[in-house]
Amino acid sequence: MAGKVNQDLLNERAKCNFDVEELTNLLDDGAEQTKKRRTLEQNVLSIKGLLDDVPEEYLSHKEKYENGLRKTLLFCKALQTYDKESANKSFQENIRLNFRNSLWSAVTKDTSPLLLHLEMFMISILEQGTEEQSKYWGKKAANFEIIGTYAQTELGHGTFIRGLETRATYDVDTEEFVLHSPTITAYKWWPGGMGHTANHCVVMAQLYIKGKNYGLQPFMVQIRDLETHMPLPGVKVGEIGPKLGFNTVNNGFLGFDNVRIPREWMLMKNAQVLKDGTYKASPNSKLAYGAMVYVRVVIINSVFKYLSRAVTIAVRYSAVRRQSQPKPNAPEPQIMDYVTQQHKLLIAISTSHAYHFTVRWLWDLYIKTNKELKRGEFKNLPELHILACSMKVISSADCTALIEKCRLACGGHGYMLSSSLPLLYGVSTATVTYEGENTVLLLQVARSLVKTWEQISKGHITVSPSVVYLCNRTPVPKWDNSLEGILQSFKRVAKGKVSTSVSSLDQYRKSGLSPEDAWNKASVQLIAAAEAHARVIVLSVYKDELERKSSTLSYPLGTVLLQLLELYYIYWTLEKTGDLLLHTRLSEKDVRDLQYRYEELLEKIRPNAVGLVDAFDYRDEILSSTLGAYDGRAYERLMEEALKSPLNAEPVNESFEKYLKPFMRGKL
Ligand SMILES: CCCCCCCCCCCCCCCCCCCCCC(=O)SCCNC(=O)CCNC(=O)[C@H](O)C(C)(C)COP(=O)(O)OP(=O)(O)OC[C@H]1O[C@@H](n2cnc3c(N)ncnc32)[C@H](O)[C@@H]1OP(=O)(O)O
Ligand SMILES: Cc1cc2nc3c(=O)[nH]c(=O)nc-3n(C[C@H](O)[C@H](O)[C@H](O)COP(=O)(O)OP(=O)(O)OC[C@H]3O[C@@H](n4cnc5c(N)ncnc54)[C@H](O)[C@@H]3O)c2cc1C
Repeated sequence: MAGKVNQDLLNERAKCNFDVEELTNLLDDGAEQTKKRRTLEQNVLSIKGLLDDVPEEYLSHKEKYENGLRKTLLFCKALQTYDKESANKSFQENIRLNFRNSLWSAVTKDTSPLLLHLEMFMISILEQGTEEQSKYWGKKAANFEIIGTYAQTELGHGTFIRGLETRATYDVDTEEFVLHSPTITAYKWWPGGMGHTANHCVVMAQLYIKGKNYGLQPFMVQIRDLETHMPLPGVKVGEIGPKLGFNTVNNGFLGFDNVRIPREWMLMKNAQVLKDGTYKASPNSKLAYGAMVYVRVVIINSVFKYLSRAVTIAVRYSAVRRQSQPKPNAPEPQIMDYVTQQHKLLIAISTSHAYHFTVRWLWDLYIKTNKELKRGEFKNLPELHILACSMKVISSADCTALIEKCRLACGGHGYMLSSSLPLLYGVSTATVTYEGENTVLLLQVARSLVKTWEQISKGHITVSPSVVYLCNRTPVPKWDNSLEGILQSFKRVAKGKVSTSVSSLDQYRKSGLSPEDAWNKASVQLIAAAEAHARVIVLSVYKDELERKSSTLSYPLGTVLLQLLELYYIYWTLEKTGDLLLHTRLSEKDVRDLQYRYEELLEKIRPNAVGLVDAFDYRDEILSSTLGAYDGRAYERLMEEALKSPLNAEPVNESFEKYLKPFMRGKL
C-alpha cells in the first residue's frame, strides 16, 4: 500500500538526533552486512507467491500447514538462488551471519515446518555424528534429499529426559537396533515437522544391550518412504493439533513398533556400540545433550528479534495514535508523549539491545567451548551449560513479557491479529517452555550456584569467571549510583540470595528432611537466586560489550546508546528495590533520586524513539503489521485488512435467514 507517510512520523524522524543508518550498521555487525542483508531481502521478497494474498488467519488448520510448507520451500529455493555466499560457509558460520536475518518471518510468520530440520536435526548430525556420519547425513540434509526433525520429548516426559521410555535395543545377531515405544506415554510428542513433513528424525532413546541400559543416545531413523512419503512399517506418525502458536510447524507424534535400523545409524561421535555389542562410553555423558545447549543459545537471538519487531510496531503506532485531551483546547497528544507509554516501550528497546550484545558474547563462548570439546577438553562445558540455561530463561521471560506489554500499549488495535502482536506473543511464549521449561532450567542454574557456594565455603576459590563475585568477602559499601556501582549491587543481591537459599536448604536438611525434600522446600528461593544471577550476567555483558564498542561510535549515537544502557540499569534497580534494600545499602533517598533519573532518561530518549526502532530496519513485509508499517498509515491498513475478511464478501450472511431471522420471530 503505497501512500503518503503520516505527518507525525515524519516529524518524529526529523527530531531524531543520531544517524539511524549508523545504528543499523552496528546492529548488523557492519555496513557491508547491512548491504548484503538488504539486497537479499529485496531479491527474495520480489519473488511472486512468497507472501500471502489472503491473511493466513482465515485459512483452516490444514490449509495453514500446506501454505506454510509451500512458502517455506519457495523460500529455500530463493535462498539457494540469491544467497550463494552462505552455501560456501559452514553451518555455524551461517548462524552468526544470519543473526540479523529475520527475512524468513516475512514468509512463514508463525515459523515453518522445516524449522527443526534447519536447526536441531542439522546440529545433531554435525555435533553428534562421527566425521563420516556428519558428512553423509549432513550433505543429504543440507541438500534437502532427506527432511528431518529432532524427536526427544514424549507424551509422558519432556523435562525429565533420563525418564524417557523409547527404547533402542541392540540385536547382536543382525547388527541392528530395534526402536520400540513400550507404552502410550513413550510416544514422541511435539517434534516440529514430525506430523507430515519429515521423513527422517534423530530419535533420543534409551540404549539397551543384552538387557543393560546405557542411557539416552541419539539414533537416525527413517520414518517415511522417500518415494511415496507413506509411514514405514511399524511407524505410527501424525500431527498433534492446533496450538497457541506454531500452527504451521506441523508438530507431531511418533510411536515405534519394533522398527529396525542398522547399527551404523546410531550417531556415534561420543558413545559407540561395536558390532559385537561392546559399549564404548562417551568421554562425558552430557555430550548427548549438545543439541539442546546449541538451541538455548540461538533462542536468545530469536526472542530478542521478536521483541524488536513488537516494539517497532508499538512505537510507530504510538507516534501516530492520538488520544485524550489533558490540556483544554489543545490537540490530542500522541500517546507516545504519555510518560507511562514511554515507561512501557523504551525499556523494550533497551532490552532488545541488551540481548543483541548478550547473544553475540554467548555465541562466541559457545564456539570457543565447542572447539575445546573437539580437542577432548571438557572443563568449560558446565559453565557453558549454566550460562546457556540462565540466558535462555531470562531472555525468553523478559522478551515475552515485554511483547505482551507492547501489545497492551497498542490498546484495542493491538488485539487484532493484523497487528502481528498476538502472533509475536504466541511464538515468543513458546520459548519459555521449549528447550527446557524455564523453572526447570533455573533449578539447574541453582544447582550449580549451590555447589559453587559450598566449594567456596570449604575454601576452594577457583570458580568459573561468571560466579567470581560469589567469593567477595568485603563489607557492603555505601550505595553507589554509577552503573558500575549498580552492577556491584546486583552482584550483592545475587550473592545474598544464594547465601540465604543455601542456609534455608541446610536448615531443612538439619530438620530431618531428605536432601531432595529440602531442595524442593527451598526451591522458590533457589530459583530467585538463579534469576538474580542471570540478571547479573545480562547487566554486565550489556555494559561491557557496549563500552567495548563505544570508541567506534559517533558522539550522538554513543550518547543515545549509553542512555538506553542507563535506562536498563535504572529500570531494573527500581524493579528490584525490595531485593536491593535487603542486600545493599540502598536508601529511600537513593530510590527517589533514581526515580527522577529514570524520568529524566525517558524524556531524553523520547525524541529518538522512532529513530531507534527504525534502526532495527525491518521491512514492512517482515513486520507484517497494520499498526507498525514505515509509513504509519495504521487506520487505512486496518480498514484494508478488515475488508479482506471473508464475512465482508457479501452484505448479508446466510446465517441471517437460517438462524437469526427465525430466532427474532420466535420460530427457532
Ligand atoms: C526456510 C524457512 C524458514 C525457517 C526458519 C529458519 C530458522 C530461523 C530461526 C528461528 C529461530 C528459532 C530458534 C531456534 C528454535 C528451534 C526450535 C526448537 C523447538 C523446541 C525443541 C525442543 O524443545 S527439543 C526438547 C528439549 N528438551 C529439553 O530441553 C529438556 C529439558 N531437560 C533437560 O535438559 C535435563 O533433563 C535437565 C533439566 C538439564 C536435567 O538433566 P539430568 O537429569 O540428566 O541432569 P542432572 O540435573 O541430574 O544433572 C547432572 C549433571 O549434568 C549437568 N548437565 C545437565 N545438562 C547438561 C548439558 N546440557 N550440558 C552439560 N552439562 C549438563 C548438570 O549441570 C549436572 O552437573 P553436576 O553433576 O556437575 O551438578
Ligand atoms: C512450541 C513447542 C515446540 C516444541 N518442539 C519440540 C521438538 O521439536 N522436539 C522435542 O523433542 N520437543 C519439543 N517440545 C517439547 C518441549 O521441549 C517440552 O515441552 C519442554 O521441555 C517442557 O517439558 P514438559 O512439556 O514435559 O513440561 P513439564 O516438565 O511437564 O512441566 C510442567 C510443569 O512442571 C514443572 N516441573 C517439571 N519438572 C520439575 C522439577 N523437576 N522441579 C520443579 N518443577 C518441575 C515445570 O516447571 C512446569 O511448571 C516443544 C514444545 C513446545 C511448546
